[in-house]
Amino acid sequence: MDSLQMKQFSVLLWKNFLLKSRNVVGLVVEIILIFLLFVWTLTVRRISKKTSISDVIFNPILLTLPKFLNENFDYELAYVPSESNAARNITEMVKKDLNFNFKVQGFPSEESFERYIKYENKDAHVLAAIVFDHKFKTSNERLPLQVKYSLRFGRIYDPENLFQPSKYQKEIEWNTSTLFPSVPSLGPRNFLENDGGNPGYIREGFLIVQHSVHKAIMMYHSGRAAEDIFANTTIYAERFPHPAFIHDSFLWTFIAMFPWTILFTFTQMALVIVGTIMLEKEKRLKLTYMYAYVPRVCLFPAKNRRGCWIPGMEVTDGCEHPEYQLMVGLSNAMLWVSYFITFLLMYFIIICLLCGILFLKITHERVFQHSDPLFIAFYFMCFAVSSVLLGFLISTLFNKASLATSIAGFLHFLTFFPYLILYHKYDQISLSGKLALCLITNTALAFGTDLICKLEMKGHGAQWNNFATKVNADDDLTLAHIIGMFLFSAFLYGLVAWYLDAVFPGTYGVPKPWNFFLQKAYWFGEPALSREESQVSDLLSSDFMEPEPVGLVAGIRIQHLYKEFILKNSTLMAVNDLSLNLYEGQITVLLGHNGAGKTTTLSILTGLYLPTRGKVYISGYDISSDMVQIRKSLGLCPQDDLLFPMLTVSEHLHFYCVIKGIPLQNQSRETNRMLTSFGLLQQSNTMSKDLSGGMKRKLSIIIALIGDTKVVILDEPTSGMDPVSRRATWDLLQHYKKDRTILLTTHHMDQADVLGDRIAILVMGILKCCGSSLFLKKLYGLPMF
Ligand SMILES: Nc1ncnc2c1ncn2[C@@H]1O[C@H](COP(=O)(O)OP(=O)(O)OP(=O)(O)O)[C@@H](O)[C@H]1O
Repeated sequence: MDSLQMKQFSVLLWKNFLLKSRNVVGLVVEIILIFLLFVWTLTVRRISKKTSISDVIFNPILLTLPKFLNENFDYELAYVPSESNAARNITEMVKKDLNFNFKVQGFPSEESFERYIKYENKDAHVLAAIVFDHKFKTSNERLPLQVKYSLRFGRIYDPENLFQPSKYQKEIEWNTSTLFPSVPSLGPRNFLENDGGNPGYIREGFLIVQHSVHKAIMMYHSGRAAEDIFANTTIYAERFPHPAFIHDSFLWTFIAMFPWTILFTFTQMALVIVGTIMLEKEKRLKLTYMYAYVPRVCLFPAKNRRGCWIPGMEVTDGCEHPEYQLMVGLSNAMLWVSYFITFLLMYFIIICLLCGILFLKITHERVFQHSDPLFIAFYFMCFAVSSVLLGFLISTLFNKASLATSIAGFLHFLTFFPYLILYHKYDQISLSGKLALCLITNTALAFGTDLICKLEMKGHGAQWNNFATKVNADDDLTLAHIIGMFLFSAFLYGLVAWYLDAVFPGTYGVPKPWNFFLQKAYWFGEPALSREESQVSDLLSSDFMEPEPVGLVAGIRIQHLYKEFILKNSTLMAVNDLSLNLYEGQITVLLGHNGAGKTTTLSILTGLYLPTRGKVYISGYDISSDMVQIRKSLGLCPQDDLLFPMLTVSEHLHFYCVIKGIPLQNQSRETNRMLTSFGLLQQSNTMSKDLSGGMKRKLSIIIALIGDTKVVILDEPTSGMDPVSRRATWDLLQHYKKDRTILLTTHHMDQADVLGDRIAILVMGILKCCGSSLFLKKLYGLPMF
C-alpha cells in the first residue's frame, strides 16, 4: 500500500466512523435490542440459585432384579448362539441364580435375535440376551477360558402397563459408547438417587444379570470351588461418596439456551452485512450506504425511497450513484477491506456488550464464573471474521438485495440446524466429521458455545491455557479446532467471494475472465504501454459531421460503440455504433431526448457498463483494460447527487480531496477556491441533507472538478438549479475547461448552445450529427428540435 492508498483507506474509515458517531439514536436502538435479547439470560441467572450440597454418602443397595418384573407375565432370557450347549447351560445357570421363572430361548445369531425382537414384537418379554462372541465348531465345544460376551437389554416398560413404553423412554439410552456423560457436572450424577438414576444400570437389572453371568461362567470353569465361594455371598452396590459441592442449576438451563441466544444476537448482523452490500450493489452505490447500516438497522423490514421493502434495513435518502467510489479512483480491494473493518468493528461492539453481560456481576452472580473474558471475546471475534466473509460470499451470489437478505436470514438459521439435528448423536460423530461440520460457521459457533458451557460446568472455564485440551475424554473436538475452523472457513469464503465478485460483478461492473487470477496483469497491473500512441481516427465523415478540429488532443475517443440491453422478450440497442472524439480544453455536449442513450454512454465511459462492442480510450487508456488508471484522473457528476446526508460540505470536499490525492496543505486553498466560485462558502459547515437541490448539484460538480481531474463527465449538471445559478455554473464550467476534457449531457438546447464547443446529438442511441453550435445552426436552422 503506497502512501496515497493509506490516506484513502484512512479517510474511508474516518468517514464511516464520523457518520456512525452522528447516528447516535440508531446505535442506542441497536444496544437496546441486544440488551433485550439478553435480559432473559440474566433473568434465568437471577431466578436460578446456587445451592450448597453437603457431602453425599450413598447407601448400599442389594442387587435384585428390576422391580417392574411382573410374576404373571412371560419373561425370557435369550442366548446366542443356540447351537452351543455351553451357552445354553450358562443361561440356565443364570436363570437359576436369578430365581425367576424365565423362559430360556436360544438364537443361532444376533441378527436372528434382533429379528425376533423386531418382528415378533417381543421387546417387552426379553429382559436380556447373552450374546457369546465365539465361533463354536461343535455343539459340545467348551467355552474358552477368556470369555467374550455382550449383554443386550430391551426397553423399559411402564410397570403399570407392560405394553406401553415408559415415559422415560428417552432417558434410558445408556450411551455405552462413551465413558463420561457428555455434559459434565461438578457434583455426582443424580446425587439424589441412591442407585445412580439414569442410565439405569442398577435399576434396570444390568448389574444383577451381569453378576449372575460372571458367577455362572466361573462355576462352569471351576465347578464346586466357585460354588463354595458364592454360597454365602450377597452382592451390594454402593456409589462412591462425594465431598460437599455447589450445585448450580443455571448452567444446566444455560447450556441449552446459550447457542440459541448467540444465534439470535448475531442474526441482525448477518442480515445487515448482506443487506448493506447488496443494496449498494443493486443501487450501484457500493460503499455509499455504509453509514446507514451501523445504527439504522431494525428487526423489521423497511422501505427504501423507491418503495422496495428491505428486510431489517432502514434506507437513507440521497446517495445513489453507480459504484461512485470505484469511479473516483478507489480500488475494489480497498472497498472490501473497509467493509470488512467496519463490519468487524460492529461485531466488536456487540461482542463487548455480550461479554459485559456474561462477565459483569449484573445480578447476584455472574453468568460465567470461570472463563477468561478476553479469550471469550477472541473466540467470538474469530466467529465474526468468518461471519463477515460468509456475508461477503452470499452478497456475491445475488443481484437483488431483498432476495439476498431473505436468503441470508434463512441460511443463518438453516446453518444452525446441523447442530440441532446432530446434538443427540454428537458422541457418535468422528473428529473429522465434526471438523467438516465446523466449516458451517453457525454450526461451529454452536459447537463452540457448547464446549464453553461445558468447561464452565467443569469449573475450569474457557481459558487461554486450556482451549486446546479436550473437555472430556470422549470428545476430541476442542475450542482450538473451532477457532481454527472459523479462520479456515473465513479464508475459504473470502476466496470464493473474491473470485465470484471478479467474474460475476452483477448488473453493474465489468466482469473479469474466469482465469483472471492466472494473468500477470491482474497481480502486477497493465503496463503503461497500453496507452494509445496514435490518435488515428476512422470517424465517418458526412454532411452532418463537422470536420474534426486540428491541433487538439482527443481526451476521449469513442469508436464504434454499441450497448445492447437484453430485455424479457427483446433486445434494446441503447447505443448504436457511436464514434466520437472529445477534445482537451473543450466542453462536448451530448444532447438528446429522454432515453436517447446519453446516460448509457456515460456509464460505459466510467466503467459501470461493459460495452457490447466497440472501443473507448480515455487519456489514451483503453477502458476495457485500464479503468484503474483512467479513474485516477476522472471526475464525475452523476445524474443523482452522490452525497452523504450526514456529512457537511467541507467534510465531503476533504473526503474527495484525500481520495484524489491532493496534499493536505493545498486542500483548504483548493476547496475554498471552489466553494467561493460556486457560492457555497457560507454553507461549508452545512450537512448535505440540509442543502437545497441546486446547492447539492453544485457540490456534486465541485466534487467532479476537484483535484487534478483531466476528464470530467457531467450528467445533466444544472438540473434543478434556478436560472441564476445555472448561468453562474455555465460560466464556471467555461472557466474550468482549460486543460480538461469535459463531457456534459443535457436535453436543453440553450445549455448546449452556450456551453458546448462541440455538440453531439444522439437519437435512439445513434449519433445523428456533431459539430459546433454554429455548424448545427447552419445545418438545421433554429430551433434544432
Ligand atoms: N439497465 C438497463 N436495462 C435495460 N434498459 C436500459 C437500462 N439502462 C437504460 N436502458 C434503456 O436504454 C435506453 C437509453 O437510456 P439512457 O438512460 O441512456 O437514456 P438518457 O438519454 O440518459 O435518458 P434521460 O435523459 O432520461 O436520462 C432507454 O430506452 C432505457 O430504457
